Amino acid sequence: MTDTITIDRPADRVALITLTRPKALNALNLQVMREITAATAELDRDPDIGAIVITGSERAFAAGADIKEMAPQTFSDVYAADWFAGWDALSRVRTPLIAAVAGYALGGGCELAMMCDLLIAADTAKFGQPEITLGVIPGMGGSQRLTRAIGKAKAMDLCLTGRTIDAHEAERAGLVSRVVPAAALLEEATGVATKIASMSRPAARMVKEAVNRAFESSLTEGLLFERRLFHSTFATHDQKEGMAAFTEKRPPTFRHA
Ligand SMILES: CC(C)(O)CC(=O)SCCNC(=O)CCNC(=O)[C@H](O)C(C)(C)COP(=O)(O)OP(=O)(O)OC[C@H]1O[C@@H](n2cnc3c(N)ncnc32)[C@H](O)[C@@H]1OP(=O)(O)O
Repeated sequence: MTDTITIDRPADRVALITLTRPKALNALNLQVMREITAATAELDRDPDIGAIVITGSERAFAAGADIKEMAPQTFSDVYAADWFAGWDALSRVRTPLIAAVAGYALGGGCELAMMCDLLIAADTAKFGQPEITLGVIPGMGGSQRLTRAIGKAKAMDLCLTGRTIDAHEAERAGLVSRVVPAAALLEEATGVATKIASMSRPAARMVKEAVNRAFESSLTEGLLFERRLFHSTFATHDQKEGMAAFTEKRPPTFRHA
């Protein structure tokens, strides 16, 4: 438990980080950033954790970066401190990250969800990049990750108008992987996390690396990267066990090594 988040273990090999600033709709101030990045880095080092879920409250995953904290800042302040660069630490987390989103995921909230590997939405979720209505633009990756996730037409629409889309439109656009009733959100997210965490840990991390590489490389380079990772799975116990278990018609017992 910290001031802005709680950390639980709702299932075997699964960690749950919950944002706990409900009165401010989980607005992301610098302290939240420090606590989430520190918590995820620590959980990433824990060999007993195979997936991490990040969630908010029923009303808001997060309604954006903290406007009250940002409002008085000058260019010199935000440039000198390289505001929001601290969130880059989340990209270095190798454990699969799942965003479980109910209610508002606006601005930095939408951007935080997009830093995760998988996005599961409650039917109450609302996504948007409303920065333009505040006279600014996205600053935690919205213009880049949203465009990669849903394409230029929709990303321009959301970033230029500041409009909000509901969970079903977000699913149709490819921003979220599944939509569930709000009451089932955490159960669904924990279930998905448990499934991922039951897989070979090195294989899950390699899948994450390989899929993410698709956004950073040409097709030829990406295919080579994937193939070399695939080759390296043959150095693991889990490849031997996974294939032996298939042949012997039994469930695998992965050692995560
Ligand atoms: C990281 C970047 C650079 O990309 C930028 C950003 O993230 S900029 C921020 C983008 N987000 C927004 O513009 C959304 C701001 N919030 C709202 O528009 C509304 O709060 C709402 C539509 C999400 C919900 O409206 P409503 O139900 O009427 O609740 P409120 O009374 O407005 O809010 C309750 C309470 O929360 C505070 N709040 C909400 N959002 C933020 C925020 N982003 N930063 C700081 N505080 C926020 C709001 O001020 C209220 O608190 P009190 O004033 O009552 O103390």
